[in-house]
Amino acid sequence: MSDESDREIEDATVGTVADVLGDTTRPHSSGIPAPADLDGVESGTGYVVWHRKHLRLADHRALSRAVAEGDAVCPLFVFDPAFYSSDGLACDARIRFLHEAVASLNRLYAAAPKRSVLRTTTQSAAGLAEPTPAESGPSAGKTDAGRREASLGRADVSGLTVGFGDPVDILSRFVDRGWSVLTMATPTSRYGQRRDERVRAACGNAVTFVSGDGLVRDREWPRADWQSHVEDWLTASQHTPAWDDHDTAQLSIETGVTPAAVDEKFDITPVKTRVPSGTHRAATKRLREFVDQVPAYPTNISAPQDAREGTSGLSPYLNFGLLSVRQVYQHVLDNAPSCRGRSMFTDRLVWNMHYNQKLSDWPGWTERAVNPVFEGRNEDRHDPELVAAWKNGGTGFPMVDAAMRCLRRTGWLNFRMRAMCASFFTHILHQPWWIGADWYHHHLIDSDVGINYTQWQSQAGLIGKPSQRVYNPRKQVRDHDADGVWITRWVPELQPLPSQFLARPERTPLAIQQECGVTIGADYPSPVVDFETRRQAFWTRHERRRSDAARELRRPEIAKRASFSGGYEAAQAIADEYGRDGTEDGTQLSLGEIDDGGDEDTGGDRSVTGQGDADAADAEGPSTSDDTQSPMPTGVGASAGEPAPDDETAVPDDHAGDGSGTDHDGDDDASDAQTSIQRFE
Ligand SMILES: Cc1cc2nc3c(=O)[nH]c(=O)nc-3n(C[C@H](O)[C@H](O)[C@H](O)COP(=O)(O)OP(=O)(O)OC[C@H]3O[C@@H](n4cnc5c(N)ncnc54)[C@H](O)[C@@H]3O)c2cc1C
Repeated sequence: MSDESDREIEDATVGTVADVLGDTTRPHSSGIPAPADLDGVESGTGYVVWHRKHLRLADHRALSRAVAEGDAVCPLFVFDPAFYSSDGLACDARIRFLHEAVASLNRLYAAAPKRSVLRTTTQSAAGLAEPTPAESGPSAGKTDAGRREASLGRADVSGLTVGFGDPVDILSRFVDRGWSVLTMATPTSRYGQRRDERVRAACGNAVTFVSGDGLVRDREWPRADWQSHVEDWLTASQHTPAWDDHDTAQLSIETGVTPAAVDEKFDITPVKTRVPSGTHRAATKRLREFVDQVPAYPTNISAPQDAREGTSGLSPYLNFGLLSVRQVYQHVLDNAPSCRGRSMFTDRLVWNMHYNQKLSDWPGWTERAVNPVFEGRNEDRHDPELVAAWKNGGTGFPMVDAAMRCLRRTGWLNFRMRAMCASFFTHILHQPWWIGADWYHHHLIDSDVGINYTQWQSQAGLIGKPSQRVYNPRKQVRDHDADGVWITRWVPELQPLPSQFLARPERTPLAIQQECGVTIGADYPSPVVDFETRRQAFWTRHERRRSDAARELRRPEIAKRASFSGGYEAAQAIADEYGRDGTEDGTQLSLGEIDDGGDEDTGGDRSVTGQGDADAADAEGPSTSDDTQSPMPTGVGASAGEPAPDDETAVPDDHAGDGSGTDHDGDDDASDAQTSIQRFE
């Protein structure tokens, strides 16, 4: 496997486990003792704690419950070969990060203060034994064996039972031996959703998906009073396993399966650079360091070169659950000084939950446009050459190209660059959103299905809100990399060009191109599309469907999918206000009519700032300028129950174009300003 595959990445549906592995599923039934047979276990109540995400011991509700209620606990991670097929959606660097996290989890379990560890051994898994030095020696260069051993360690400590195979088979084996299974409920889609359904069907009452991540699952309308539910959860005590209070034994079955062996078996060969280490130690260290940076957070968010060190970098740890959102939230509130940066940061932790709630409410986010009006958008315009130019960073728009190359090389981008490239892909290149979303999902180390796909649909304008943002990559150069330091790092062929030409290299006078030795169109591509024409075409098409899309939000089924933080009322408010039919003379509503305070530019570049949704928050939407202002979504109007950028004073009047008068966008600086947690009410 390699990070650098150019394949079109589609569904992670893959061959069956049997296809891939034969009968190597581990542990074998014969290696699984019944709880009642374990030494010193009295009543014989045993819980398997099945880790998928939530790879930690602290603030883990399923584990806490198992320790409190069980005589024996068997923590389990299953390497599922379905995720390793050549059609898999994860780059090798993310897979390696996961392997490191599982190795680290094993060490944590080995050190946990439980009463006793009961070890049993099952047959070693053919082809999955720990790689020997002899095996790894000659192929060290090819298989990265040295780095593998350094980052994954040897399996000389054992706390976690590590399985290999179809989780449904393995969990069924435990259930057949008298174990119950507890696992944290996690929003999933595609393969993960089908797998969880199969687990439920196979294990019946013996499996419990424990809701312990603050999301709301047990209501018809999960968004009713969502904000207060989330605040209560974030500030409540963490679920700490009380090993000391209970006489719980821990079972560890040695299966011969280790992260290092799986890494080797599938030839995981990361090529990305600057990837964080997937250990709990690294996660905690990063969190502690970030606390000191919190006051500077607001000034570090937007520019990509500042964000690399200036935002928390915690996203991969939150995604795989080495840290819980609540742990981070409480640590920052307890240890960082009260300041704007602190509230901006904690708001974003709520956004993490907001988006994951969306996937929990509707698993279809990965597959279909949330608003049926937009289903199939751009499918008929699919152009593989434009897609390839975008993926490879060869569009002729330097900020986009730098971002896309950076994504591929490092697996990370800050919010603004992610949003800008998604906007460019859908609004300017007119390509189907899901191709871009899958590409991000493959390359991002932190890719969280619950955030990535919902953000993509939001940025692509597929929800039906009365607001939409189109980023202008040229303006982003001027605003966030005027001296070109970041661009030329990733697009070195532009290095010799004076920085004033980086926004539009194609306008560099020929004499200067000659002097610099850079020919635009040869050394660096000319723009692959005409920006203004494409943007105008997008707006024209989008406006035509806007009222239809708003009307769809009246349908409870669609409102539920969209999962606005303001609930059904918010969706209804949009439908009421913007879902009108065309005006009496048959024309559609104009942007000016539906724009609730946005700045529309007659040159064709429009910012409609009545961003609904944390989806606007999402767009890091313009918002309040200080901590005291937090206009509430009213349930009506453009904000329609979602955080709304209705403080126009926060939007600086700096939309200077490039002289053409047509180069404005709605991507104002204030978009990184404070949006308080209360705005989700
Ligand atoms: C198209 C697109 C795709 C995205 N895909 C992902 C993804 O797969 N995984 C992911 O974690 N984030 C995603 N984001 C959100 C955001 O870009 C990242 O969370 C952030 O850049 C991660 O860096 P950080 O941990 O240093 O963030 P910080 O600024 O330090 O934020 C702390 C945490 O808050 C959460 N957060 C921050 N911003 C957002 C946001 N806008 N929406 C939701 N949660 C947020 C994340 O958990 C993040 O780790 C995406 C954004 C866009 C526009």
